[in-house]
Amino acid sequence: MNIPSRIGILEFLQQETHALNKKLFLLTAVSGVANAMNLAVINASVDALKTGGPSWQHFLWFGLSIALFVYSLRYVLYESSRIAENAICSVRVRLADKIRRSDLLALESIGATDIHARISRDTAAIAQSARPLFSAAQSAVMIAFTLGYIATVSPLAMFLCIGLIAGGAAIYLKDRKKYEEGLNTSSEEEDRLFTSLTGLLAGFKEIRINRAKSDDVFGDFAETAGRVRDVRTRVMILFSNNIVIIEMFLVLLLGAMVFVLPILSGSFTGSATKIVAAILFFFGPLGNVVTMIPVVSQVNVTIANLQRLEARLDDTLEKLTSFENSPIIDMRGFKSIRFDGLHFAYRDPDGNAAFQVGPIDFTLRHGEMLFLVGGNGSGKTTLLKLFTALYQPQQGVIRVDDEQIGPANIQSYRDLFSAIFSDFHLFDKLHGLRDAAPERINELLKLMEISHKTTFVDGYFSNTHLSTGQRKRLALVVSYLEDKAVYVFDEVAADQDPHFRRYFYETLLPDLKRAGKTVVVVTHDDRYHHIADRVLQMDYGTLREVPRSLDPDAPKLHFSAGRSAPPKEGSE
Ligand SMILES: Nc1ncnc2c1ncn2[C@@H]1O[C@H](COP(=O)(O)OP(=O)(O)OP(=O)(O)O)[C@@H](O)[C@H]1O
Repeated sequence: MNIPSRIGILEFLQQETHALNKKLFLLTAVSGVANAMNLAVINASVDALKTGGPSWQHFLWFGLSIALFVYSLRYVLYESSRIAENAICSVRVRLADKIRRSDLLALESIGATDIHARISRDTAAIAQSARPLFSAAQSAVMIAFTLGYIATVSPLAMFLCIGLIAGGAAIYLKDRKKYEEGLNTSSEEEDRLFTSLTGLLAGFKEIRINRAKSDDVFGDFAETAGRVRDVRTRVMILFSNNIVIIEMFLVLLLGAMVFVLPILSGSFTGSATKIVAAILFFFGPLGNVVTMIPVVSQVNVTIANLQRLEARLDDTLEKLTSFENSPIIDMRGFKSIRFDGLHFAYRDPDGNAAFQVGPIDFTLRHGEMLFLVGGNGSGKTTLLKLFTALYQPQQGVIRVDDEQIGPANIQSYRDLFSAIFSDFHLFDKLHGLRDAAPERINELLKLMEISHKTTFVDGYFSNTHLSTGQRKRLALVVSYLEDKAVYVFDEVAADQDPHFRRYFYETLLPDLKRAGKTVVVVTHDDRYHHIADRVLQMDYGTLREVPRSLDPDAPKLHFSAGRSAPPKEGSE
């Protein structure tokens, strides 16, 4: 995997938006200078009090520096917020685009929690830090110019100030590696906390009815939250120590001006008030800079996390992108889909093959109705993912008629399918079906016997609080609307009542076949095998054709966990 070199927030913002321009940096500097000017004018006006009071020029300069300060600071803060939001929007949209074009297996291995954490939490943290960062930059310029002003009053005082500020900076830089290591660990622990919270919410029903489970899950969450607290507290203590030291340096600075400089320079006494005022003036801005230090370190870690996620996605996309814009070829008129020596293995984290499917040699003919049976974990869903090209085989090829499926035509191939997997997702809108007529949708809702529960109004279904079986029927409505050449149903009938189950097998599936569709159904309902043209059985990742049971009331096939039952005696 190509891990890009680490970048800071400014490089990140520039990479994402190309909007960091000279005007922004110039006005950041101008606002710092204008703020320093405010001090110089006020000090000069205080001086003038001794000789009859400030003149109209003092007043003019005061007005000018305030106007300049307000204009430039407003521009910098507005613009930095706008740039940060644009950067975040751009990175979110790009990552979402890479995710949708990515490979299912790669996404499964990255995990939804990691993706959620990066795209929501981490990007928000970056956006929140951009404006304070520019504010701190403005403060830094202001401090620099205030030091320049101090130099005009007493060069020795300026050197003393620089020495003490450099001391503070050295203390921070000395511990920088420690901060970043601490923040890295804290980010990893926060990801675990995120996973734990997801479990708490997703498993709410299970933990609500089981006290021991609830206590255990909560205990895990509390333990992880405690670890996050400990790591973050350690890092924040480091920061806090340094902030205290830096603040102490500032007070020391004031002390040095009052107690040390008059000893070193006899002519200094008269200027002491001006210099003390200047130092007090940059107390606040220096605070801005100091508090920004941990934020910058945190954001660097966050940006590195985002880069790592993007590098993983890029890794998978590398092989596919050159074909990204290949035109979609209409394959609906295919005669057969052939698997030649297809082989696929899940890998464990060390790269060793875990569960394997194949070699699979098999031909599906156009318009055929195929049932896929097999015990739990025998590989049926994995085969469907290979069949629909969601997984890439490690060996072997898929051919549509004589055309081999590869990167250039894989999307055209996938476009043949409408699939309902057992972990299907129902979108709240009919995406990709903008032209679907509401009358047709309501007709399908009737066909699936859920029109009494939900109707289609203004682009949405009126009710989505449906039972599991009803949700599957709604998924069937969407699938029908997609009107694809090949239908793949992974245990769609599993949660249906006997009446609808019968209707599904004896009416809906034969209707699809009559309409010229090719249908592949994963089923444990062996009493309906007679509906299929062929029955195929998965057994520990291997596929074989088995005789159909033509008598719906014949004794059932029995599957034990991980094994498929032998073909039933007397079956065809
Ligand atoms: N993403 C994954 N990573 C690693 N192993 C996986 C993954 N998905 C499934 N497996 C493993 O592959 C094997 C086959 O799983 P699959 O879901 O294909 O079985 P199945 O026949 O559809 O089972 P069921 O009837 O229970 O739905 C199982 O042992 C499972 O643990």
